[in-house]
Amino acid sequence: MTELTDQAPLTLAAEARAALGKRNLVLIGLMGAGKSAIGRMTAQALGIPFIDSDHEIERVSRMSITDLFAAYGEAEFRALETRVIKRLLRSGPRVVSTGGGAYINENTRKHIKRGGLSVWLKADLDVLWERVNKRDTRPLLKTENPRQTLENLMNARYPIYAQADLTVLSRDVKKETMVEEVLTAITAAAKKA
Ligand SMILES: Nc1ncnc2c1ncn2[C@@H]1O[C@H](COP(=O)(O)OP(=O)(O)OP(=O)(O)O)[C@@H](O)[C@H]1O
Ligand SMILES: O=C(O)C1=C[C@@H](O)[C@@H](O)[C@H](O)C1
Ligand SMILES: [Mg+2]
Repeated sequence: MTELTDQAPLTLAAEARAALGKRNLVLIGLMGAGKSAIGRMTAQALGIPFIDSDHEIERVSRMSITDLFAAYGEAEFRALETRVIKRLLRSGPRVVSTGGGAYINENTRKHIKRGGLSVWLKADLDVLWERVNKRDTRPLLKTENPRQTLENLMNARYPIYAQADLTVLSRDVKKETMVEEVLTAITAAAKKA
């Protein structure tokens, strides 16, 4: 059991689980925001399955995201991503962490709006850059100036991510703190509704 479920947040997790009902919790945001890491831990706290759309795409295609982009291009990748996410959202509850561009695609966004409660993990450029510059697995950042590319993506995408049902600030705090904030956002939204 994780520290999270051993201690006080148990009540919080139970409350968030009740508020979620059969809906899927869909994490959106830029590369490095923590969708996969925080998504997995949130699912564990809620006691529901976790799935990461990037991993699911790699599983069904038997290719890495990098190879998919190289072989078929971004448009084909997005079409596959839409199909995979639509299927993942057909039943719930689950925590679904999406790829950074998923919510930007109009079709995928429609499925997410219909099939889930979306949470935008919003981070600033320094936090994202610190996390993504350590790995070379993001095809969109294979540019001359990847930090600038990341900033351009932020500028283009943040107004769209802002359509999410909930927003949680992703920053350099313990991952457990991030999970608690996601759970709190879910329960707070349920109280407001
Ligand atoms: N709150 C946090 N504190 C420290 N490190 C974190 C935190 N959240 C995530 N990380 C780390 O940052 C890195 C990027 O996180 P993660 O892979 O979850 O991002 P992502 O949003 O899924 O990105 P992508 O869209 O590229 O899949 C990972 O190494 C993860 O462990
Ligand atoms: O931000 C994006 O557009 C992407 C993010 C990753 O999660 C992958 O889905 C892929 O590298 C594209
Ligand atoms: Mg991820």
